[in-house]
Amino acid sequence: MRLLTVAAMRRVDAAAIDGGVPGLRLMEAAGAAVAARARARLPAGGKTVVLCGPGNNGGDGFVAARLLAEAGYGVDLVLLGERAALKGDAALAAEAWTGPVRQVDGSPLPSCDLVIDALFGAGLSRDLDGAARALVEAVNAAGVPVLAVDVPTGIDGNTGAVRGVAIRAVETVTFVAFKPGHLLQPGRSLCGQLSLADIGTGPEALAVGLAVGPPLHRNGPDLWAGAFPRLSGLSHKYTRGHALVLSGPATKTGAARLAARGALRVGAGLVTVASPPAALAENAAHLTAIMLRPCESADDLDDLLTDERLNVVLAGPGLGTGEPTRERVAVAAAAGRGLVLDADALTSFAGQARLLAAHLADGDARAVLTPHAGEFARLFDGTAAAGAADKVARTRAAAELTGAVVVLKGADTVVAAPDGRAAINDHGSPYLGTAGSGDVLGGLIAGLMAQGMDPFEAAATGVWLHGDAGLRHGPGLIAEDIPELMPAVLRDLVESALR
Ligand SMILES: NC(=O)C1=CN([C@@H]2O[C@H](COP(=O)(O)OP(=O)(O)OC[C@H]3O[C@@H](n4cnc5c(N)ncnc54)[C@H](O)[C@@H]3O)[C@@H](O)[C@H]2O)[C@@H](O)CC1
Ligand SMILES: Nc1ncnc2c1ncn2[C@@H]1O[C@H](COP(=O)(O)OP(=O)(O)O)[C@@H](O)[C@H]1O
Ligand SMILES: [K+]
Repeated sequence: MRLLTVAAMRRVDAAAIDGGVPGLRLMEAAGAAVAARARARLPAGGKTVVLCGPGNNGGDGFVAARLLAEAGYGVDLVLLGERAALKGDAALAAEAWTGPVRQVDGSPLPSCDLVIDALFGAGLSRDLDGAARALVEAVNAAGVPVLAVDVPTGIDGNTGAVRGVAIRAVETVTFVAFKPGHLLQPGRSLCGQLSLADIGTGPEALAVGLAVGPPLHRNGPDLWAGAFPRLSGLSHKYTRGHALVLSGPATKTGAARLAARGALRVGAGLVTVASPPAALAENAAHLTAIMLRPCESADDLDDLLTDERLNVVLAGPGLGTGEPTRERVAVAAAAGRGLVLDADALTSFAGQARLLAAHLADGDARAVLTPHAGEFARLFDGTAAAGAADKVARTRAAAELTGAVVVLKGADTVVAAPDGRAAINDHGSPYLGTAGSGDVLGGLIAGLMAQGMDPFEAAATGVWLHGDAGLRHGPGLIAEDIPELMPAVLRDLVESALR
């Protein structure tokens, strides 16, 4: 699903209005969508307090208030700012509201079953202070469920950042498309359930918005189902790819095995662990379907990679940091295979992102980097990627700098390609925050690349499958569970989105 930035959304609204749809009709549709979601949450004859701000977000609130009152609900309307100062469509929407308008005066919020937050939406331009801040704090303290209009007041629609203070909503109704701030943290957590409403802007106006900037998606099967590997009667293990996973030294081998298991379970035809000789016995004690080859040095890796069937290399988990790891990364990159770099392979290039980029360019490697926030900060220290304003911009800058697909992990994992394509993932669970979970993710991505997916699609798919496993298992999840959940995750995917 495509996302729209706040600026792109303004272009959609403007294009719809230019195309002959009156702005007030858009506002009426927005207010009606809010009223419909409010009715789904209110008890019969229940009471709502509608908080209206000084702009068009407030206008949506006036429309919703009128429709709910007409439908027999109790409605208290509280306005932040002067009624006489309302302009344009918001002033027209306020005229159509015939009930009383309370001013914000510091008195307690009237008691109610639901608060509708129509204070600020896309027009939020600075941190909340003064009366607005106090009102938001009072709403959060009241403990009444909040339905937010467009975006919870105080959340930046582009970045998901809290501007001073923000409403905590149980549901957020937005219009036409989700914005990045609905999916990026902490915005995602403060939005509650996300609802999307069509307000009649039409396909031509939407196309105007979608043409603004490089594509940004909500990660999901619609983004990559077309590229997902499919088997035919003629498939065999060598058509399903062969992933090579580099193991760390003795006592540090578990991470590579987790990754290897992820690659095999997601469908790679063969997976081999390349192990230092001193760790072969340890690896062999735990591996069955996964093969094992000795590999002590970068030269050994070079020799292994003379086998052209090894089409993807995964390096980093448990590998150790320093020159030996940098050398192996250089060899793997020069071999021009698919490459997934995680953990120690990234930390070994701390502050040397340009050196890593040069290695990747050397072999024209189809590479994916999978840093968590700490690894990202170390690797991109001193570059524009470290200083960029939000997580999408940071990930895009890192991808552009390295020429690799970058997966910046976390509760709101962002995947970006060097050409600017990006996806935000909100399909996951905090139970994924467990030791070794990221190693499995690297393996899933490597296994998908082994089967022929391009790095961006493989990365987005791997992140989604990993998230799906987290959602399915919930409490008690450990990293070993994630590969074992793949059969159920993949079966449901094949039977639904891939049908
Ligand atoms: N035609 C359109 O553009 C449509 C807009 N819609 C609604 O309009 C909203 C955007 O409306 P606006 O652009 O008027 O913006 P908002 O209503 O979000 O807020 C703008 C007003 O708030 C003030 N403001 C911004 N940050 C502030 C702060 N921190 N403290 C105090 N005041 C602050 C601004 O100076 C301005 O007066 C959307 O979120 C959506 O709810 C919908 O009605 C659909 C159609
Ligand atoms: N709150 C969360 N919601 C969703 N996913 C999460 C959350 N916390 C962590 N994760 C995911 O768990 C994985 C942890 O990876 P990582 O930090 O590399 O751990 P490790 O190095 O132990 O494998 C990442 O894919 C990350 O996106
Ligand atoms: K709002």
